[in-house]
Amino acid sequence: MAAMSRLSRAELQSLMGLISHRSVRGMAGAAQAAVDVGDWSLPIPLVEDLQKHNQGRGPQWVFLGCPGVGKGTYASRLSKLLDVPHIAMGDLVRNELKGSSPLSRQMSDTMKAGKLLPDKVIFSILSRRLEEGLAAGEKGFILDGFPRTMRQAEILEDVTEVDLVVNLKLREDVLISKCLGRRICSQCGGNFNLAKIDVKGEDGAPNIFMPPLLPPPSCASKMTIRADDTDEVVRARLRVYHEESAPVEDFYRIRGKLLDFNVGGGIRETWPNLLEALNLTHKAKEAFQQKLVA
Ligand SMILES: Nc1ncnc2c1ncn2[C@@H]1O[C@H](COP(=O)(O)OP(=O)(O)O)[C@@H](O)[C@H]1O
Repeated sequence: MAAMSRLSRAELQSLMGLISHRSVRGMAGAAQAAVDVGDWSLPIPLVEDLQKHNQGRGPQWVFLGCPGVGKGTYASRLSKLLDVPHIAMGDLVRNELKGSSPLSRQMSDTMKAGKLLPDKVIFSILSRRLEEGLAAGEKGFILDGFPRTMRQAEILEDVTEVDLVVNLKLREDVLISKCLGRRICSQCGGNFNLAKIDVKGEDGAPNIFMPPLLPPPSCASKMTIRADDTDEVVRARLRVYHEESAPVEDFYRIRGKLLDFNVGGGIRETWPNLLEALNLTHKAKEAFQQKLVA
């Protein structure tokens, strides 16, 4: 594995080429609206202004947050709303495991131990995905699960302009319950959760209630559990997050790009709050009205 951990200059250049095709650096001058986020305020640009300023390229957003916080759920909803691809690193990586090469076995062992894969593997998979997207005319992205290390963040920062980083937060005991309750339908790939979260907030924090997200009858008999969603591995993934990924939060915080967002409840309650924090409530209303008309 050690031999795979270094990126060659050519590989880096290829990744840079792929990303920079999609991006126009800089957004100075884009009109901004201030959104209150707890006790400090981050200017969130209107998506429309960003698009105008960046000559039509879509938003380039990143989702950060611990395992089980709901990155996939909210990133996927936003990608539909904004019409940009949701690129989930974990899903891309799991797709690679379908083969039975020595590399996929090595990758599977690393993931089952809750550890991160080497940058070289991650960049090669991501480059391929970006290449396919470029050929299909994709513009912009919502990255989920990348970057996860300082090195990944630095390389991404070198090659393109990330507009906004959404940092989802949730208490650790709830994260663990949510990972352990996660189920995936082996047929349609749908994500469900059997955990019912009902915890009292401590030290002035609000209570958290999240109803289970149960599968429809057609999926109920096909539920599977991710190999890394066991108690021991979830705790290992959380440790790795705090060691490797938490510094990435600060990397973006000092660049004024990080929006901390507390996931305070189930999807029904959290989604409208997230839209508001992202200055997107108007977009969601428009999309809803268009659906009614269609
Ligand atoms: N950016 C990355 N760098 C290194 N390894 C990664 C990266 N993204 C995903 N992986 C590997 O894939 C696994 C699953 O990723 P993901 O589904 O995003 O997990 P999580 O639910 O922990 O956020 C990770 O534990 C790690 O082994």
